[in-house]
Amino acid sequence: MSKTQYRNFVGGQFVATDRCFDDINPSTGQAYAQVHEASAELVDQAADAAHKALKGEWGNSRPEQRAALLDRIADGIDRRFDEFLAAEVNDTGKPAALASSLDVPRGAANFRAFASMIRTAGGEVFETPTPDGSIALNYTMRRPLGTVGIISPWNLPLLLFSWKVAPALACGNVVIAKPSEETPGTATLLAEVIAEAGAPDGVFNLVHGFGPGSAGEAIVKSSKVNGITFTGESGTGATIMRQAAEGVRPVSFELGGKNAALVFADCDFEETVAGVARSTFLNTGQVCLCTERVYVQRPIYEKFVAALAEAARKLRIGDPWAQGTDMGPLISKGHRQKVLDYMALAKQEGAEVVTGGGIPAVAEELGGWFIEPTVWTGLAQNSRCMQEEVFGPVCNVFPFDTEEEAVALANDSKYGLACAIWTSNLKRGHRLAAQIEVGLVWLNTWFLRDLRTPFGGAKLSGLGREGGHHSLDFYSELKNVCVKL
Ligand SMILES: NC(=O)C1=CN([C@@H]2O[C@H](COP(=O)(O)OP(=O)(O)OC[C@H]3O[C@@H](n4cnc5c(N)ncnc54)[C@H](O)[C@@H]3O)[C@@H](O)[C@H]2O)C=CC1
Ligand SMILES: O=C(O)/C=C/C=C(\O)C(=O)O
Repeated sequence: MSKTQYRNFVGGQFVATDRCFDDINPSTGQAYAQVHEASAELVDQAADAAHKALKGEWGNSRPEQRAALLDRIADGIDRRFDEFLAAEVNDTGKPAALASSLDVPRGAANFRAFASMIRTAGGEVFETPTPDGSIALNYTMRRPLGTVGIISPWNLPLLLFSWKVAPALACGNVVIAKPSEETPGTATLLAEVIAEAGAPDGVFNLVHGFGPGSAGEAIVKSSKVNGITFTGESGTGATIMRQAAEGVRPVSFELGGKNAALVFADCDFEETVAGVARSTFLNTGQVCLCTERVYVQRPIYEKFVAALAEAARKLRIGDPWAQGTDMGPLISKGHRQKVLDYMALAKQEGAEVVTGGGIPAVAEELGGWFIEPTVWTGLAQNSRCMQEEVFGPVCNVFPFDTEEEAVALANDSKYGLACAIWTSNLKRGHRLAAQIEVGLVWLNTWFLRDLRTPFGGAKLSGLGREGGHHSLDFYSELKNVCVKL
């Protein structure tokens, strides 16, 4: 049977190239599709098509027209839900139950949310006294940034890709977007949906390929790209930032994390065990928000370690399409090796493996990149496994005594993305939320999202915020007009 072909979408046309690479289904280890890699020349053609679109009718479009387009895109995702689901599951191996409750609905929700936000977005107005005693009126106008380069990762492919495409289009920009080379499927379907929804040619361009020496680098280096938004590893963000400095172009980054959970003895025990198990193992630990450091107050430490390990052992690992599967594989053989290397390192660094630590039998049976959910204890705070992002279903559980100690431990990280605090003492929760050096705090929950809120990280975890008006501000050039009355 011929393989699915994932082509580029440039200037309103699907474009095949003669450099193709395999798209591997991580739950089988088998190639199921072929991806057409874009050359630097094709990226340049995309930039020209985008520029032409910006100078055409799209450049004069009104927020209401763009909001209507975004709503039609959301409807298109809903209509083709099963195709998006299949592409997401084939690309990532994540359980269909997860993709159908999180990734695909959130893809549609991103478009609806930014449609609603751009419809109601206002500006600023100031009445200003002038030296001659009269009044001036200052008001702001939103104009598009221009051509936006979007580079997204493989862990939440549709969710993170659309999280950037939707506000960029809402603000009237034109886009050149590259999904991860590991997960090109849903982005290619989205190109079809955007065209079906009536976006003018060149408004949305999709290019496939890798980072360095490929389409990713070509986007970032193109002087025709006016701003770059990226989600992925912190080191990649730093590389992109250096290249974006050429031309002083704005960047927005959501990067890595080494997130802490702080579990106090007065927490709702059952709810907290379930919450920390979810925050550690969801999507096989491949969410930048996932918990890898669990700090537990000493009176409940032993009981908590046992309960978390039990929750990990109960997870059903396997075929993403099978009913009841809780956890799929890691994204690739290379990424699994990276996580296995950390598992070996953890032992060298003195970890006790409470549960997991290896490859489950199902990996042999299905041929995919499965790994066991793993709980360690005994790692020192300054060990590499407590300081470096693993990006897999692993955590170390560490005891603490006082609130001050918990804050110091949580903050002892070069990352600053998210922290979950579990306590029934809400005063304490608020107090700690103010002291933790992160962009996102969850209190007695985790990964509960409202798309209007600022999303992003401190320290090595990112630059800027997206979500709500923060996205509208990044994807717009704000202009102030001063009128002397
Ligand atoms: N959201 C997050 O925090 C994520 C973190 N990671 C971490 O990063 C590690 C490496 O995974 P990768 O997929 O290689 O992440 P990555 O950050 O290198 O790749 C993410 C995206 O950036 C592109 N890219 C890479 N280098 C680029 C460059 N120089 N210029 C332009 N685009 C570039 C890639 O093609 C992909 O679309 C993982 O093992 C994991 O630990 C990976 C994915 C998401
Ligand atoms: O926007 C969200 O709800 C989730 C974002 C998750 C990431 O940025 C990530 O895992 O990289």
